[in-house]
Amino acid sequence: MPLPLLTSAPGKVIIFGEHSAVFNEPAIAASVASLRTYLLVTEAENADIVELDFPDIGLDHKWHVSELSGMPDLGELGPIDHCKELSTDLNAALEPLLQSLHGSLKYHAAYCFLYLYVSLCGARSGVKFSVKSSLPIGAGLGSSASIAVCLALAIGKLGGHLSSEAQKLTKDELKFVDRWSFIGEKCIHGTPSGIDNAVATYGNAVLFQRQANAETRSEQISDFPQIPMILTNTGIPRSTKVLVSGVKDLLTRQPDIAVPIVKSMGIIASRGAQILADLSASNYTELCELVRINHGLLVALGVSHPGLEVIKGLGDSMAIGATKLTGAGGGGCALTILKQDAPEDAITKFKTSLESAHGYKTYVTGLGGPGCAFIASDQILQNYELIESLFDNNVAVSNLSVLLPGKSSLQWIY
Ligand SMILES: Nc1ncnc2c1ncn2[C@@H]1O[C@H](COP(=O)(O)OP(=O)(O)O)[C@@H](O)[C@H]1O
Ligand SMILES: C[C@@](O)(CCOP(=O)(O)O)CC(=O)O
Ligand SMILES: [Mg+2]
Repeated sequence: MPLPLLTSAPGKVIIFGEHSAVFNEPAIAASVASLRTYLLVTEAENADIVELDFPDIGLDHKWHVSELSGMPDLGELGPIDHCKELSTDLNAALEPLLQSLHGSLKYHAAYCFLYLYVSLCGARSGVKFSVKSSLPIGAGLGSSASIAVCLALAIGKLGGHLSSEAQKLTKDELKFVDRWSFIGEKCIHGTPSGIDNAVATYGNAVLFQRQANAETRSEQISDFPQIPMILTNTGIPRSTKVLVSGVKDLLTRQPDIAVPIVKSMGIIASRGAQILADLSASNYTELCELVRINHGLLVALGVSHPGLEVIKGLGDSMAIGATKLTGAGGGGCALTILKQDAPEDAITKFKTSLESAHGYKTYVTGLGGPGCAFIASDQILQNYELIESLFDNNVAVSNLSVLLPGKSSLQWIY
């Protein structure tokens, strides 16, 4: 695959079923139209190194080709094997390369990268990977999955596993990206359900269910309605890995109580999917009710946070709509589905009071839109100055809107 190469993948909003999705219950998520991660792959200055430039998390690291050689032979292992369980041999071989990367954000991003790179590209060197994202990190909007998808698509192409000339990503290629990004998510947070990387790969909206055999089933929800909603980011940091393992521990300690909660969340997602397929004024109230119940169950699982309850409390007291946390919780984001008759001035008051009194950030964003996408080298070279300038650390992420697949004049392939 000739360089440079640019890949991109969206973030997501889970409407129903976070956490329960990990335990094979159905869940619904949609891609976030305007919040995406972009990965630019270029020739490195030195042919003997592989370089990561991930400024959002302060990671700028180079490995020498000699460090990447001598990796275990993964011979017979296919993606499904890695999906079931990460290779202990590969993990052990990567550990010394990760040793100097302290802090979980850097460590997990680099681990995800190295696992995919060694598995799919061998000891190739002389490549630099630069990331720029408009997604908040660790906020429940799937930044981990979007970076894993960008990496799986780029590394799959560099390793010759995906066609370099295609004018469209085929079904099999999307499946490849879905599987390998799931493996990347596993490096970042242990036991992902796969819903985030499925949405970041396929885009639009999906009804997702993980199967007992580590396979996943995701059904595209066509004509996903544009539900009027406000996303609020508390900015309270948290880690999906820690929250997911906390829920697992609760299920072990209190199975008789927690298993029915998780099952109820699955029922909510199934009912939610029926409503969303045929949303009307008459079932909109039920949709809001499902949002309210889903949040209550997430509280019972211990994954809310006082900072998220502020959003819920304000939304409820203003009777503006129904609020639930979205993503892993513990901080991060909440979504508020607005009542159909919510007055414009009340919506403005809701947003400004969350922003000014609590320092939260609110987003009004469309849902749906393209999943993973790439731009081939000839197109990039024709627009190189523009693209390279956007990856400059001093350039605000708002400028990334000129790159948006589907909106940009650049020829994204997806
Ligand atoms: N722009 C980025 N640059 C580098 N790493 C990123 C980026 N976005 C996400 N990550 C990786 O994803 C992790 C955050 O994932 P997670 O805790 O699942 O939160 P979320 O997916 O809700 O944003 C970070 O620790 C980091 O390793
Ligand atoms: C909690 C969970 O359901 C969603 C996590 O999403 P996020 O990483 O917080 O964006 C975990 C998963 O499904 O993999
Ligand atoms: Mg995540």
